[in-house]
Amino acid sequence: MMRSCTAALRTLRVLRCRLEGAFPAARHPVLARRWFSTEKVIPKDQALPNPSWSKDLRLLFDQFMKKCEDGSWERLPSYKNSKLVKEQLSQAQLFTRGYEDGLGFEYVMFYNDDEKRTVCLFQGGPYLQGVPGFLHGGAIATMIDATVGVCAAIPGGIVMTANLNINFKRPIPLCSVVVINSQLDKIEGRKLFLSCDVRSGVDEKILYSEATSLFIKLDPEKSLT
Ligand SMILES: CCCCCCCC(=O)SCCNC(=O)CCNC(=O)[C@H](O)C(C)(C)COP(=O)(O)OP(=O)(O)OC[C@H]1O[C@@H](n2cnc3c(N)ncnc32)[C@H](O)[C@@H]1OP(=O)(O)O
Repeated sequence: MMRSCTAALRTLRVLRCRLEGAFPAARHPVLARRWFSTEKVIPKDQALPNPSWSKDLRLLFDQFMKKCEDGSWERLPSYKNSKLVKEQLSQAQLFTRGYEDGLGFEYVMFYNDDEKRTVCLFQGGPYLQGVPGFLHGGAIATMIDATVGVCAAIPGGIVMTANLNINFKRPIPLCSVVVINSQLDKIEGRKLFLSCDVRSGVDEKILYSEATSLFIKLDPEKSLT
């Protein structure tokens, strides 16, 4: 018994060294704690209201939850990527979910299967500042990519962004709420064409950005590297 425990620990140490060699990030104390801990991680659905959500974000969330009642729309929980990626990538997470509540990307997505549309309600926090007082363009691009990505991945399976074109028309005030509305326009073989706009939340009067994108369904015969 004692011998098998020692052997198991030795194997674990060897595996850990190999992992750290392959992925230097595994030496990071927080990751190491998560990856090598035996504690069960209880997934938290981050696409639900938290105290950092503004009144506008709550209002829009409630409106969309009402639309979900007849089954035409569906809220997409943030941890439940099973619809998109079959296997759970234990400790991996979208980088948009790496911030503490309210500081970075606060958002929830809703999907309409009949219309092949995804709507993202997004509040960009203070850590996403670009020009003082406004959201960084990269943060806007990230949320556009994530929203059209979901819109492509639900019908398309495992897809990657091949092309993303964005016209930034007006700067988005930091901590304001915007609605990212994306739709699948057409599918040609492995190519999925999508479009998207970003408007001010609640009234949708201000058009902040417009984008088009091309996603490619991965060919299982081809290696990514
Ligand atoms: C679900 C979570 C949401 C999060 C969303 C986040 C999504 C992301 O950020 S993904 C990360 C960023 N993207 C990447 O790193 C992708 C890097 N690129 C690649 O790996 C490859 O180019 C890849 C996989 C996109 C396509 O490669 P491959 O499968 O070999 O495609 P390939 O055979 O060359 O082309 C297929 C078709 O697409 C077309 N195509 C490929 N790339 C492009 C492009 N950039 N522009 C226009 N057409 C293109 C080809 O011309 C071809 O067309 P046709 O079938 O008519 O001849």
